[in-house]
Amino acid sequence: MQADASPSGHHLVELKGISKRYGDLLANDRIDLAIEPGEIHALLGENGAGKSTLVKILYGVIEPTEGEILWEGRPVAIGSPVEARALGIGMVFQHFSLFDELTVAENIAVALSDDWSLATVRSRLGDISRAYGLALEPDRAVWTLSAGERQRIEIVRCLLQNPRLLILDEPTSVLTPQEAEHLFVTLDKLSADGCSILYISHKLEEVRRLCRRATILRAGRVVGTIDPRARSAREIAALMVGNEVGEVRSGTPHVPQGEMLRVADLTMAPGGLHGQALKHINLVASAGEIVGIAGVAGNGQSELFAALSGERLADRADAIAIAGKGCGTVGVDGRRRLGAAFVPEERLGHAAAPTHRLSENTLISHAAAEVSHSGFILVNAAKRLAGAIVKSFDVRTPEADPQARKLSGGNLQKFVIGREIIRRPRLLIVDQPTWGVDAGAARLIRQALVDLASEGSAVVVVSQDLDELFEVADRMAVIHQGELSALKPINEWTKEAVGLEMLGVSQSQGAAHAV
Ligand SMILES: Nc1ncnc2c1ncn2[C@@H]1O[C@H](COP(=O)(O)OP(=O)(O)OP(=O)(O)O)[C@@H](O)[C@H]1O
Repeated sequence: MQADASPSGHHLVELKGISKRYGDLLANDRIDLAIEPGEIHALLGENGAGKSTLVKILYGVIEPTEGEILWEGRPVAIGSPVEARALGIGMVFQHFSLFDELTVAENIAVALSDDWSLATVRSRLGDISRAYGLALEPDRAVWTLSAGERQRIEIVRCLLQNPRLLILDEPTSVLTPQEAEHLFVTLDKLSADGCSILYISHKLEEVRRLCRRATILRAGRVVGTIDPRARSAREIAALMVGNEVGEVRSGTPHVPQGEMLRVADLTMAPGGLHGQALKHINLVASAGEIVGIAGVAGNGQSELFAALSGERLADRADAIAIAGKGCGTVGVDGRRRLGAAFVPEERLGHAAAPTHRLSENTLISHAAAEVSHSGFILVNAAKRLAGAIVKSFDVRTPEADPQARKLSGGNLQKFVIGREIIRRPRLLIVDQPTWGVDAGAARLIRQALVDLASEGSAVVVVSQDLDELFEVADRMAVIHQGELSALKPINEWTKEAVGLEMLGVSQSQGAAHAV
């Protein structure tokens, strides 16, 4: 990665008039964008603005309908990721593609061409790790690593191919604040060495920390290229959505009423080979309050969600009670009948069936009265329900009643959350409610959670986003290695105290305190 001061006077890459059409929808509409050598350039825009479409075009995953890409002034056709990498473009996706059972070095070697021996990978990995502060042990199995370490593997894998442009899609969404800061230092160093970075993020503060130029997309078009440091986060948000993003109103103060969820000494063996066991979990959520569960990913959140929703059953009925009824040994449908609703972390495949239309996707949780009768699906009722969800939760769709896979990530998230909230469940359990959604949509979702609790439901929010929990939760606990800390009113927590619990430096471990 040479500091290449564009000797020819050309931009490193220039997109000219790039459009991508899906039926009637222009996902990218005549986009012009230039990236200079060594620049960290942000790509901003609300959900569905066209960011993923644009970077997939640049990385050769999808073909533009129109437009031209110039690489150092020369027109190029990027027909596949292999061709993108040959030019010098690397991409770190949001979802990692690593083999859990293989070591760090093996994972890198399998992704590279046959010319790379394991020995070469190990020695180059050492060089790159040292040069960019990306500490990695080549012989560690991937399943033992944190999300931050996994991301480092993906970055190192790109760097081994000497990229001139690195594309990162929301890289900090899986990182702790400390890991994120570490990543920023690495990116600054890469940029100083002449590698350009195209950085997609919904977090304006980090964009202002890293970038001097940001291109903002709205509805497929460029609405401006700005210096994010010269504008306030509020101004940038306004450019993205066309109006200002407000604060979440707290509404009526939440007054906990009857107990809706009680978890009593829940212990569960790990689900898979590398899962996390749950250890003596005690938890109570009452009607009219939001209980937050904080923690770094991989500390038992998915296992807790699976146990609460009934995807995995406890060995005692009284380990979990919903509305006073022991249901630890009852499955998801039985718990739904008790008035509970669940939103899992993984939207496509788990919370929504990708190739089914939104109306069909309402059946996943609304199978009962509203949309089916004597085993028949009431097609029009399902369509009306999908339409109501789309309207109330501002879901932007490319066409009427599209397949779920055609929605942008954030819009699908709004649909899935809306589908559950619109049922007015007595108990809602949601895992990572605003993962990947833009500031406007995050506000809408948080507001809906707060309003649901104000109307008397119990809400449990599992989230890695501490700011989110401090904004919406009435009480909060931290999960670490399958154990839950004390559940305390939110105003008795500080960020430092949460950070210590996340690291397992507990001041108030345990079962006895958790209720
Ligand atoms: N395969 C597809 N068929 C039809 N429409 C699609 C398809 N893929 C994306 N779209 C539409 O293109 C538009 C842009 O989507 P894109 O995924 O690029 O947005 P984004 O800015 O990355 O959003 P997010 O922040 O939610 O990930 C959206 O309206 C989306 O519904």
